[in-house]
Amino acid sequence: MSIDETIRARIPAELSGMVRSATLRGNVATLVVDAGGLGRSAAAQLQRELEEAVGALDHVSEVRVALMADRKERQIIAVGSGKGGVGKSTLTANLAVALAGMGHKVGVVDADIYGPSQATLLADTPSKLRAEGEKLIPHDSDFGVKFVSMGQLVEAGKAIAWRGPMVGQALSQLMDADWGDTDVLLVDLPPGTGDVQLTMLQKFKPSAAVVVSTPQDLALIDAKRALDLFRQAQVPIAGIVENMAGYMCPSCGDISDPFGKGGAEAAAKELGLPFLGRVPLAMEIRQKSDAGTPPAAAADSDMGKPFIGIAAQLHRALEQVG
Ligand SMILES: Nc1ncnc2c1ncn2[C@@H]1O[C@H](COP(=O)(O)OP(=O)(O)OP(=O)(O)O)[C@@H](O)[C@H]1O
Repeated sequence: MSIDETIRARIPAELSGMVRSATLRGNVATLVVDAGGLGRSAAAQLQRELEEAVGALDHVSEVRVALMADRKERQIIAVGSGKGGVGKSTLTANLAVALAGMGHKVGVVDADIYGPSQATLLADTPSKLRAEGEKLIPHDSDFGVKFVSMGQLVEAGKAIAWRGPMVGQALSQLMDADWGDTDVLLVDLPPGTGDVQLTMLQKFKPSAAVVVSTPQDLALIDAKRALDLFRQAQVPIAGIVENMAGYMCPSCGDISDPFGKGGAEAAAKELGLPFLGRVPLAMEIRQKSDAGTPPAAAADSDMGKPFIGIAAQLHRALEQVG
């Protein structure tokens, strides 16, 4: 019997499931124990029992018990927009990469059933999701971000025929995948306020929502509808992002505003919501996104900075809601 097994053999059977590791260095036994869900006095009692049991071994003069407290609950951030094509998926991928750079363990759920794009944005080679037991295993991207996608569950072109309950089931499978120690899960929602959004709100209440809009009035009207849905479901709005603002002509350097400017910031002010920042309309963002190299992965690049600024604000908002 190894020394670790000898220690384990001393631990009462009903407690042994909580002991993650047991080691002996010299005469000091160290136990790492999962005390998640235990109150303070139950945890103290557990510690005493373990110290007593293991301390009774001949060659042990000291027992150190490290109680791991509850793991912080995973925070779900819904990224939504009122209409399609405003850059929600681009923002989600870049926020994920930027938050990972800030030390978060980040996962992305691509719930955009009608246009899954995270696999392209995060440079994954297309393949189906693997399952272990009941759980899907998320793919690892090169950017320290795990992800799953509706596109990996359904053959391209068939998703459009899905009915509400199937959509809800698929979303649940993705949300319940084996996320391990992921602490932030960003959900790239389809545009609008359909079945996916409703399932999301009913079954997996997000800790916060981010709404993306382009600056023009029409997009903002739709964005307000998306905001309304989150508000009705009492999901705190972390803020609004304005995407595709300020186009810099690559040849002459002139800045123009094809979709207007400042509309999302004004709307945020009018609605009393935080404005998280503005991302310019830039060819480089489109090219890098298509190539699976999210601009946020190059933290000091001009195109990475806006995303990193927004992620920093989101990080602060998470600390408040979490
Ligand atoms: N700031 C930007 N500058 C240039 N191109 C951008 C920018 N943001 C997004 N795009 C491009 O616009 C297109 C739509 O972006 P994206 O897929 O992120 O939008 P979406 O809101 O998720 O769309 P969908 O409704 O189809 O899911 C993509 O080709 C993307 O590369």
